[in-house]
Amino acid sequence: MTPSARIQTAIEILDDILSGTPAEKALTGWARKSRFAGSKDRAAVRDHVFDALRRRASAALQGGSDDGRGIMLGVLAQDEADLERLFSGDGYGAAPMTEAEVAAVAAKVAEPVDLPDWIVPMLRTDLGTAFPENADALRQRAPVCLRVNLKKTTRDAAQLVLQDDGVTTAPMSQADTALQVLEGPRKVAVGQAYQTGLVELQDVSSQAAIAALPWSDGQRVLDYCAGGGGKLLAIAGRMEGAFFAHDANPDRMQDLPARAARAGVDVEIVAPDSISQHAPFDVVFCDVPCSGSGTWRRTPDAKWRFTAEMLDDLNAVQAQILQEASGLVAQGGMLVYATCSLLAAENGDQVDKFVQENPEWSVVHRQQKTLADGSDGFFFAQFTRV
Ligand SMILES: C[S@@+](CC[C@H](N)C(=O)[O-])C[C@H]1O[C@@H](n2cnc3c(N)ncnc32)[C@H](O)[C@@H]1O
Repeated sequence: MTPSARIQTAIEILDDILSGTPAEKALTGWARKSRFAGSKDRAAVRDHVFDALRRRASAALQGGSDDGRGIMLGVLAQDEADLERLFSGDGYGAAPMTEAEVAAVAAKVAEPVDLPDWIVPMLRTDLGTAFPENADALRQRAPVCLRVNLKKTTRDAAQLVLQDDGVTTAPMSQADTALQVLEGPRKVAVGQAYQTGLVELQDVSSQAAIAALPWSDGQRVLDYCAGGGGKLLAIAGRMEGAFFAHDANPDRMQDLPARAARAGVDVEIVAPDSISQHAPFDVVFCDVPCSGSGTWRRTPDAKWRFTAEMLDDLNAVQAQILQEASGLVAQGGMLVYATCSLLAAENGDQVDKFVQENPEWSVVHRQQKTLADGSDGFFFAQFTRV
């Protein structure tokens, strides 16, 4: 595909997303029916679409319209790309710019914050002076981070295997398990290091949270909102114990057995209706459903879909999970509440409400990481029963 044809394809996919199709589905749908597109084409189109979604509002202003073409034009103008070459009209390429479009991209627009309007005041209050840096970071691409599985290898040894796989990495200071991929991100999933469970994809903020908690061999650990099991496997990399996975939607755990096998970890999957028979647990970890606002640079379409009503609904579920999960913790055990959110409503406010309503529990430690820390946003609170 020519660079211009990739742009035209990204425009059409953006229009599909703007009409309500989730981004991943729109991209997969296009890739399926476009066998002529090679892996480099697919990667380039994906990058164009995600860059445009991250900066959707400001790009629409710069491009002079809020459809796929306007947004794509705007984001390329922001990046000072060669617009005449990319909008050449050759073959399957994007049509040449109209006079109105030329005028729009030439106009100076104030760079707005690329966040839904309703959430800006809330985030400004919650993040304080860190707001501008976070808002800006959410407009940028995210680094690819790996977690080294300490059960199987060391960080140095994993780096060598990754190098043989064609993946260059650098250690990250925030967690002793973390590597940032510098070159070859698309080779990770097919490489030896990943396939043999030496590394997993995981942001450094989750790794740092798990590293900051006190783990002891022999504990029975329940991941109450296990999903794909990312947190549980990170915990298992740090201790020997018995590991249990639970999720209200068991389908969300379908990748977990294969991931656990790769990592060399035994995980017992517990059906929602039999969880109390397995209690009590020494640790109950609740990686609750949340806005995902700390990870919006990775899932930028979620940012634009998120509403105040969704936040209210999530807050109710989060409080309910914390309440239910606390009843599964053994006397003297540890309860952990975690989100990948930047919003106090999902983080500190939930924690404060829980200890107010349950005075037998107290907070041992809480930590909020934001994108200003060089990671995704992540919050956790560790509770103990007094
Ligand atoms: C943030 S995701 C978990 C991600 C996972 N821990 C990981 O690291 O890969 C939240 C999970 O909570 C689950 N969930 C939603 N409501 C729940 C509830 N009431 N009880 C337990 N799990 C719930 C969702 O199905 C989803 O898989």
